[in-house]
Amino acid sequence: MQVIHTIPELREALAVHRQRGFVPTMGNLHDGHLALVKQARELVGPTGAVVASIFVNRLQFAPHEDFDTYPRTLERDCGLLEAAGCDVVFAPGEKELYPEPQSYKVLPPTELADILEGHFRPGFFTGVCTVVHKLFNIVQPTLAVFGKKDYQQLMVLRRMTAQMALPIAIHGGETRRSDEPGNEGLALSSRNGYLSAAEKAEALRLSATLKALIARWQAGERELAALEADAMQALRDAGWAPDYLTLRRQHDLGPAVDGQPLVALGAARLGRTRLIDNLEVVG
Ligand SMILES: Nc1ncnc2c1ncn2[C@@H]1O[C@H](COP(=O)(O)OP(=O)(O)OP(=O)(O)O)[C@@H](O)[C@H]1O
Ligand SMILES: CC(C)(CO)[C@@H](O)C(=O)[O-]
Ligand code: BAL
Repeated sequence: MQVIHTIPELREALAVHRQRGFVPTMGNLHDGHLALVKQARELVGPTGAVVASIFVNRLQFAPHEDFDTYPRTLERDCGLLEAAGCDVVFAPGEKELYPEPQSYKVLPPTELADILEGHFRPGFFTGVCTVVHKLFNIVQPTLAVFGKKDYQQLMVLRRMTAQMALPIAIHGGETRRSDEPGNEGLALSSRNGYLSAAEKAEALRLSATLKALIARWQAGERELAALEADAMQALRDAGWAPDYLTLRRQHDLGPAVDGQPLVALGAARLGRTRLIDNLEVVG
């Protein structure tokens, strides 16, 4: 496995590979990321190249967010990526990707990017789209894999890729969850590392509350606003500060309606840690 820090070296290393599977990350890797790398390997086959990028993208962080403290663990990450079957790690420094302030940006449409995560993290999806578009130009992958844990991000990036006519197949990877005793079912996330042991056990309440919201809908309750308000209150009662808990259509994240595939999504702060999760409604 090669670890590459500059754009020219990456282009040279990839020149011989026609099929390229790409997994963009911000590092501090866990089994969720590694599952995406394995999925990329399956998709490109043994002769294709699997490329993972590690870059904590300043553009998608608001000034009060955790850009400075986000864990940077390159050496450990590279060991994990090699074991997972990655061929090339692209780990650019900030000056490599942004040699001058990135004033050309990719602006995603407001109806998708200013709701939910985008509402609570203004500018987040502009930062994500801009860096992913740039990374796509650098890596020139034939396919890319993103996790469903960041459900809205996957949707925004799918639409960007289609609308910009980028010749890249976008794949979604299922959310990997913890099987650690006491935390079984907790969505793996780099930010789980900010949680104390007690908070980690409490963190399961986010998915449990989404499950309860889905169960009430499936039992026939249709007062969506009341269902969502109850879910928010249940988290508040347990000491959380929820941003949203909501039931949406899978295809455009509009409000839930009967007869269409749905997904429950939530974001909430537990102590100083902001967690997100989602569950697709089956049946
Ligand atoms: N539990 C998971 N299962 C599957 N994919 C995941 C999981 N967690 C993250 N990913 C995916 O990994 C890719 C890189 O995400 P990122 O580096 O931000 O990891 P993260 O754990 O989501 O970090 P954070 O805690 O900062 O949100 C994204 O496509 C993301 O959706
Ligand atoms: C896609 C991404 C790597 C862009 O910085 C980031 O948003 C992430 O890790 O999900
Ligand atoms: N996991 C998405 C990247 C972020 O939260 O900044």
